[in-house]
Amino acid sequence: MESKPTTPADAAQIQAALTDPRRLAAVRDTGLLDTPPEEVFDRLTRLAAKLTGAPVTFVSLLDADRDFYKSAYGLGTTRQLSGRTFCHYPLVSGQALILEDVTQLPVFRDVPTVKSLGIRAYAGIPLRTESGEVLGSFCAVDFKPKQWTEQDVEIISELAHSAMREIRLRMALKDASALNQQLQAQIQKVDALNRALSEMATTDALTGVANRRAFDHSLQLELAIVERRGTPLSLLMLDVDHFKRINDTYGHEAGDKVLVAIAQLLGGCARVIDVVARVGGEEFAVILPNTDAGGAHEVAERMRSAVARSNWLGQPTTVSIGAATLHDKEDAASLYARADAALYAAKTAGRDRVAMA
Ligand SMILES: Nc1nc2c(ncn2[C@@H]2O[C@H](COP(=O)(O)OP(=O)(O)OP(=O)(O)O)[C@@H](O)[C@H]2O)c(=O)[nH]1
Repeated sequence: MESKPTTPADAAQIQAALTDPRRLAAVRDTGLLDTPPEEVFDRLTRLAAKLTGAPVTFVSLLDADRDFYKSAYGLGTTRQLSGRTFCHYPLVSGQALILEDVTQLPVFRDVPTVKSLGIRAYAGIPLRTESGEVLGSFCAVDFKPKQWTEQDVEIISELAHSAMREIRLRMALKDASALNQQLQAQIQKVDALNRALSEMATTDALTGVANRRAFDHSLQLELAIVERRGTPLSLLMLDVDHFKRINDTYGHEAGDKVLVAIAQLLGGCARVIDVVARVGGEEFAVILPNTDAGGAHEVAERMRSAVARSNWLGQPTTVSIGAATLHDKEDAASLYARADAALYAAKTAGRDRVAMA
């Protein structure tokens, strides 16, 4: 059988189709241009040759200025051709092109591969995407005239269909992996946002230590541990002395810097399991798990003297500290109130000192 296009495409039509940006994008999207031969395509061209008796069969992808052969059976090492080829005609018509003897047809006898490769018979089925773009064709050629049977054409069409299904599968996998990457990136962003949010919810923005909310939560947690294990627990309340004066003399910003420095100092004096929190404007609290009154006094004294030795403003800053150790069956509010009362006592006793509840 033979299909002779009544008016085969001219050079301008072919050039326009070859360089059509949507089509070219689809060809490049396959990810197959310039990739090495693969068995899955080679099996199809081998089968086409075997079943039709054609000595050469290939899967061509039409780039703007060359035909790239993803698979070529019987063509030696040729992987691409430039210049006019038979595959350009089904590209424009979108139809199968079946030629029994190209030398008998005026338009086709001038195609360069007639001379360069000696092609006499050609059967090409366009490889078309679902959206209608022709990527190339599945072809069989012979070096002598050949009467393609209906079955030959059916076989080539079926194999073209299989090649196209493989190409579609590749594109879907590529899309899926791109989507997956996007999804992973989004998940990472959401995770980072969540981490930032949870940090914001529990951290004091100025000093970076725990905020009031995190302090309350930690204190409840420590009380639950005490109840189970019977370990001691102490709490320090700490207030910067004459902080209003610091603000008034050096400015609010300098006051802020002092708060940050004190928070750092307290952190340096505490163990990893201790919780340093800013619970008010210039008020800090420190939860001391597994610490009795003696230990609490020792830590409080260490913190007090560390601050007193500081010289952030060209003069020492001091803090007053109240310490309370948990009584049997005592709740968080009571412990807090006793530590706060001790702090008040330290203030009234002259500041820069530790008072025990
Ligand atoms: N710079 C700064 N100042 C704050 C902040 N929060 C509260 N303050 C100030 O801290 C001061 C606390 O003053 P007071 O409660 O009168 O106590 P004080 O001056 O520290 O005196 P004593 O506690 O009695 O030693 C006020 O002037 C508040 O404006 C803050 O985040 N940054």
